[in-house]
Parts: sequence; structure tokens; C-alpha cells
Amino acid sequence: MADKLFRAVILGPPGSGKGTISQRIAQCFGLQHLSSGDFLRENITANTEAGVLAKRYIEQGLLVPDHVITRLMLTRLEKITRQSWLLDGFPRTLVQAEALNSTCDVDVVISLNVPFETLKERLSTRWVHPTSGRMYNMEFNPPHIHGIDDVTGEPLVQHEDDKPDVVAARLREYKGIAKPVIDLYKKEGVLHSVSGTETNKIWPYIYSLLCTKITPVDPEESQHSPPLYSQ
Ligand SMILES: Nc1nc2c(ncn2[C@@H]2O[C@H](COP(=O)(O)OP(=O)(O)O)[C@@H](O)[C@H]2O)c(=O)[nH]1
Ligand SMILES: Nc1ncnc2c1ncn2[C@@H]1O[C@H](COP(=O)(O)OP(=O)(O)O)[C@@H](O)[C@H]1O
Repeated sequence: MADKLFRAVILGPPGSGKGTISQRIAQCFGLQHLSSGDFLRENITANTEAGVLAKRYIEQGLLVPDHVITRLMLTRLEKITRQSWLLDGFPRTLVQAEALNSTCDVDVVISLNVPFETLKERLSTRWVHPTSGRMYNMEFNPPHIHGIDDVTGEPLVQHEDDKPDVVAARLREYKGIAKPVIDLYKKEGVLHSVSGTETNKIWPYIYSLLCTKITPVDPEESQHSPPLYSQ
């Protein structure tokens, strides 16, 4: 079980906790965490051709065109031949899921269901440290010093697409687009749906599920590590 490369995908609307849960999975199970959103933001910062194009869509709360994100992600995945991975934010559309399927088999898909009101609240109070991807929630897991990353002391930023006007557009768009992706993975028998309003309550289920498929890097530590949130 430990030797086979393991490929996982986490699905869920913006704000459902994909990034937060992916960081825990990566830490506990040693998977490489690949976030399409982080990857796009890196491209925007580096001013690549794909980044310049993506920026126009992201600022309006729209999805980046399938061919742009698919090329970026699949090129990245081709280079990862020896490490198990977890995709966060990709695939988001049926076209993307089919493109991924044509290159590899996915072992597990985790789909997060979180109520709409909870999502809106979380996104409008989300701030990040751009270099590391560390996420904060101004009400729930705030930084020690307002607006400053706990580890580096650098300023936190709010993603353009987490600003209130854009959030509503993103959530509306997600609903219709995600269903065919979820249906595809259900049909393939790899889908595991988890519902809840709190990451800490969802996490034990995900941890147990993954333990049936892959060996934790450090089982002792992962079972006893303190929760990120106190809710
Ligand atoms: N209130 C609350 N906030 C959470 C919880 N889990 C994650 N968050 C915060 O909600 C925001 C969205 O989470 P994130 O992991 O970025 O979601 P993603 O958009 O699906 O990747 C971030 O600010 C997180 O710190 C939770 O259980 N409760
Ligand atoms: N797979 C994708 N397909 C199209 N656009 C994407 C994809 N992944 C990310 N994006 C774009 O980047 C933005 C930020 O993505 P991400 O950080 O994953 O958002 P969140 O974590 O809030 O769900 C999205 O709103 C979208 O415009």
C-alpha cells in the first residue's frame, strides 16, 4: 500500500476548507499539495502569459478558461512522477476532469459540502500570507498581530476574488459547474462526500478514510496534533 503512488482530489465550493484540509492531509500523509489557485497566483505574480490572461478572469470572480488551467496543471503533474499528490481546486469543470482522467486514474475524491451562508462569511474574512499560502480567518483563527503573518512578520493580503462583490459571483458559478464533476467521480466509485460547517468536525472522518488507503507519515503525531481552530 505504501509503495503505490496515491492520487487524490479535493472538491468543494470556494471557502469550503479545501486549502485548510489539504494542508493537514499533506502534513499527515506526505502528499504533495497542488493548489490551482496558488499556482495561478504564482503565474500572475511572475507575469507569465497564462498569469496575465488568468488575472482578467479571477478579478471578476470568473473561472479561468479550461484550456489555460488544464495545460498549466497537467504540465505540472507530468513532472511529479515519484510522489503521491493531492489536487485542490482542479479539476473544477467536467472538461477539466475528463482531461485529468485521460492522463491518470484518481484513487480518491473528497467532496466538501458546506452551507452557502457559512461560505460567504468565511471568504469575506479570509486573509492570506501570499508567499506561504498560510490562511487566516479574521474572526476564527486570526493572526497574533492584526494584518501580519505569525511566522514571517510579513503583511497579509486579501485575495481580489474574496472581496464581497466577487464572492457572490463565484459561489453562484460553482453550483452548476461542479455537479457534472461530482457525478463523474460518483460513477467511477471514488467519490466520498463530507458535510459540515466546521473543519475540525469534518477532519476526523477524512483522516480515517485516508488511513484505509494510505499510510500516515507519522500516525502518532497526526492523531494528537492540536486542532487549528477552537470552534
Ligand atoms: N469559521 C471557520 N473558518 C474556517 C474553518 N475552516 C477553514 N476556515 C477558514 O475559512 C476560509 C476558507 O478556507 P479555505 O481552506 O481557504 O477554503 P477553500 O477556498 O475551499 O480552499 C479561511 O479563512 C479558513 O481559515 C472552520 O471550520 N470555521
Ligand atoms: N480549476 C480551475 N479552473 C478555472 N479557474 C480556476 C481553477 N482553479 C482556480 N481558478 C481561478 O482562480 C481563482 C482562485 O482559486 P482558488 O484559490 O482555488 O479559490 P478558492 O480557494 O477560494 O476556492 C478562482 O476563483 C478561479 O477564478
